[in-house]
Amino acid sequence: MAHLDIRGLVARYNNATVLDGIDLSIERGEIVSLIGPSGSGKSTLLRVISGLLPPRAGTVALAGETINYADRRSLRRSRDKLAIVFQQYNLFGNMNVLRNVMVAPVTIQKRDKKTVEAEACALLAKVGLADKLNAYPDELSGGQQQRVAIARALCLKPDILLLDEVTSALDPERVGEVLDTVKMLAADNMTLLIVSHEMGFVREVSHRVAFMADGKIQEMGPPAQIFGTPQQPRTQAFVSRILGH
Ligand SMILES: Nc1ncnc2c1ncn2[C@@H]1O[C@H](COP(=O)(O)OP(=O)(O)OP(=O)(O)O)[C@@H](O)[C@H]1O
Repeated sequence: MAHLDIRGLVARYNNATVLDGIDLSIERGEIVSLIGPSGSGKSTLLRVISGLLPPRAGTVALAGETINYADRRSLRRSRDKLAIVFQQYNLFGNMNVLRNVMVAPVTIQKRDKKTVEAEACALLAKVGLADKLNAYPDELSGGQQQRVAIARALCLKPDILLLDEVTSALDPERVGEVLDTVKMLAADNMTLLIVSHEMGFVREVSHRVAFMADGKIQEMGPPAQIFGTPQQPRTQAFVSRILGH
């Protein structure tokens, strides 16, 4: 059974169709990246999966269970299993790093505070921030803030992590440290759905890459296919433009 199974997903903003029938199946522990031109619907797909934008048609099933986007209660249960990290880290400026990571598991998931604290400390150590537990977001670099955001998402114990251009707001010299963190998650067998403009990273970390254009997956395959021997003319044009050949 696929870990995440998307069938015929349609989404609209106002009257514009932004996702036009997406079919995508992701296995447990698989890493799938979405690439494609600006406006092709990549971020929207992550937003719909995570329940931030209701689908107009189609289904998303998580471990065989169809997510009911119309029912807030059941959506919240599903959302606990699907954490999303955005380009903008959205940390709480009035809380230190440790509190930022702990707040949702304690207040929303109602988990035991001491247990969550131990997990939060372990996660922050894992992303290289053991010495920043008491720092406030504005005392951290962009890369450090993004790593806090990733630790915060992981502390929710998601089954699947959705990463939406997590390096786009970072200075070039900070990109590597966040990508290293993501590679660590990959090594831990986390199921990941990634939107990224870092093609070197996508190529290195992904099991499969989906090329999106006009709200559709135009081509999907292993990185060697998408970047090396793309089958569709549109994929070819996109890849040769971004790789500069
Ligand atoms: N909140 C919104 N309201 C209306 N239209 C939106 C909204 N967000 C996105 N769109 C439109 O939906 C389309 C898809 O946007 P989306 O952000 O999913 O693209 P993307 O592939 O992630 O692009 P990029 O690579 O530039 O981030 C675009 O045409 C965009 O203008």
